[in-house]
Amino acid sequence: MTTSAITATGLRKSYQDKVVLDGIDLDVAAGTVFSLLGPNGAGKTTTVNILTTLAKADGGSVRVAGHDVDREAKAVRKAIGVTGQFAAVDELLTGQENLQLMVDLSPVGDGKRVVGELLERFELTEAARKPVSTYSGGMRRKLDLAMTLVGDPRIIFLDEPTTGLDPRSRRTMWTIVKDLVADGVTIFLTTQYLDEADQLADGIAVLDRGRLVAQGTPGELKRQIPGTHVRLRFTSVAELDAAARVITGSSRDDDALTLRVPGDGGTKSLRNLLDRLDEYAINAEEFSVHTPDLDDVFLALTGHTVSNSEVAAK
Ligand SMILES: Nc1ncnc2c1ncn2[C@@H]1O[C@H](COP(=O)(O)OP(=O)(O)OP(=O)(O)O)[C@@H](O)[C@H]1O
Repeated sequence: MTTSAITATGLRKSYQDKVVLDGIDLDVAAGTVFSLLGPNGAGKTTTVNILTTLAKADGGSVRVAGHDVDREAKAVRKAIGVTGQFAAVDELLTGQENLQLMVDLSPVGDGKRVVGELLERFELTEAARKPVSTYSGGMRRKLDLAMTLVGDPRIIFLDEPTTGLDPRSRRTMWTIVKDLVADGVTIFLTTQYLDEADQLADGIAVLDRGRLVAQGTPGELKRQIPGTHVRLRFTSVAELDAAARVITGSSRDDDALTLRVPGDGGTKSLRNLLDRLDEYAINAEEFSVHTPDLDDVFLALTGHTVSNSEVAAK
């Protein structure tokens, strides 16, 4: 049985007469990465603030690490780590001093060793004695996450961890997230990058105007929207002809000797398709399932792209 690290039921929140969260249900399994996707103003930060005890919901219930966020806020805070806003990072201190400060705030066994190990793990040893004001964006984010890890939290909230990072730093951050999850940590990730959710998340929820418009694995979400198809490649026109005759609704590309068969990409429809080819003794040289990416999913579910809504919000 999988245990839930985070559950939210019927979460509601309004600011004045503006409904920001309109009944949100979430269930995040322990030891997984869960990603909340949504355009600007969708309600991601509000959700994170409620889950991390920084804001109170108007309705619904939330349990984090087995504790109720309202009644046992202290226990929730003890179990979680929150990164993203650099709120804890002091620009004037060095990386090492920032980490030491966290150690002093939440005494851990051998503080010096913990600081050293974290600097090493996040490739910050060389810069450890330099003030954070001289750090690059990627180094700051790494330090922010390293500081969060001082207390060894089992659930980590990562708010847009790679926004503005160069590709190399993004990849480093992704590796760090994957390593944490391999250690059994649960990650609640908000991101504006669909490929990031695609890369890292076991489960994704798409938030739009205070409502969840979809929830599932990246694969499930991709299968929900039109555009999923199977591509069959043949070695001769005769075989392509034969396949096109027996597979209704398909479209052919004579130059590439391929047949495109729309479908949901699920096992049942794939089996039907292969059975049909078998029945007519048609042999496909190559068989592949093509699914749309999360950008396509987002557009199909919300009627707008992430980048469009960001431009609109500026
Ligand atoms: N303290 C507040 N008072 C009034 N309105 C607020 C407050 N906090 C958030 N809102 C409004 O609630 C809505 C959701 O905001 P929220 O920050 O949760 O969205 P978001 O999905 O995190 O967006 P972003 O990607 O821009 O951070 C927005 O319309 C915002 O203006």
